[in-house]
Amino acid sequence: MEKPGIVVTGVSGRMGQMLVRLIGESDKMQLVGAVERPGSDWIGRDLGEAMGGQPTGVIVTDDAVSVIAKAQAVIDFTTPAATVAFAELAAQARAVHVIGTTGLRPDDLSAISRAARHAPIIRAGNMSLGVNLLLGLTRKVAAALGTDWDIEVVEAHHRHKVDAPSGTALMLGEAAAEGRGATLDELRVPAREGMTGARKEGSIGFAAIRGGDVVGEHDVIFAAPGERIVLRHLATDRAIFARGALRAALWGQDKGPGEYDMMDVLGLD
Ligand SMILES: NC(=O)C1=CN([C@@H]2O[C@H](COP(=O)(O)OP(=O)(O)OC[C@H]3O[C@@H](n4cnc5c(N)ncnc54)[C@H](O)[C@@H]3O)[C@@H](O)[C@H]2O)C=CC1
Ligand SMILES: O=C(O)C1=N[C@H](C(=O)O)C[C@H](O)C1
Repeated sequence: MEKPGIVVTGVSGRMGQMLVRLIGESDKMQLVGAVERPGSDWIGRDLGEAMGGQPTGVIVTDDAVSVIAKAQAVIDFTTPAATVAFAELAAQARAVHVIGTTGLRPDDLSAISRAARHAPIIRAGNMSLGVNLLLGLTRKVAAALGTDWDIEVVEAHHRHKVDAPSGTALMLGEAAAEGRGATLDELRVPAREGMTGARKEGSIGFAAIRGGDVVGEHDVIFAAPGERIVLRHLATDRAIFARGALRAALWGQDKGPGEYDMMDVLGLD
């Protein structure tokens, strides 16, 4: 069987370049397209050369329609608006769409759900094995503890990150809320500043730190009078996210239309 052809969107980005490197090292898939935003100075250049290496024969394009039409999977770590557009194109091509983009709003998620009626979409705010294991642990610990244990999610990322709280922090918050038999919308408190008043029992709070080149750090803190439990994940290499995304692209090849996440891909619950 021919190796699935992969299109990477946002190829000049931090995740895009990491994905291209790992696809180049894989014997299970081939890169068939490299997409960047209109106006990027990578457009029209050989991808390998743009990345500072040898030519690959793949030319970076902003014509997503033509390259996605020939692909078996699209791996997409870009922006919410771009991801919504790529979801439609991947659905038209019946290609697997792996979405790592975070900061998606409810309207974006509805558009993605519509696209998933036609092809498989695998979306996760964090594609690493470690964080997806941590989701299960968070749900279990939250279920075991009463509401006298306060739950706070603290995350740290590099100075370029544009959304907060991170997609991972929101997933961890959702897992904690689920453990408490509620939704995050029901328990989440807005970012704190000024005279916030005392903490509301059972609520889930978030705090975000931005600086330097931090790849991604997440703590779920369970705090009670006299003791604290901290569940922590530290990412030190973006390859963990890229490896998860490539695994998802292969996993999705024999799946029907629908929405999936990394727990499905990894067989976790
Ligand atoms: N789910 C996960 O495991 C992870 C998710 N992310 C998320 O992935 C996204 C990207 O992260 P980074 O790579 O760090 O950002 P980045 O800013 O380095 O890369 C994004 C790339 O997308 C490109 N882009 C924007 N609009 C486009 C369009 N219309 N067509 C084609 N390309 C377009 C940009 O030019 C840029 O090169 C963020 O939302 C981030 O939170 C990042 C790491 C892991
Ligand atoms: O923007 C990033 O870099 C990351 N984004 C994801 C998130 O929002 O959680 C995943 C990871 O933490 C890196």
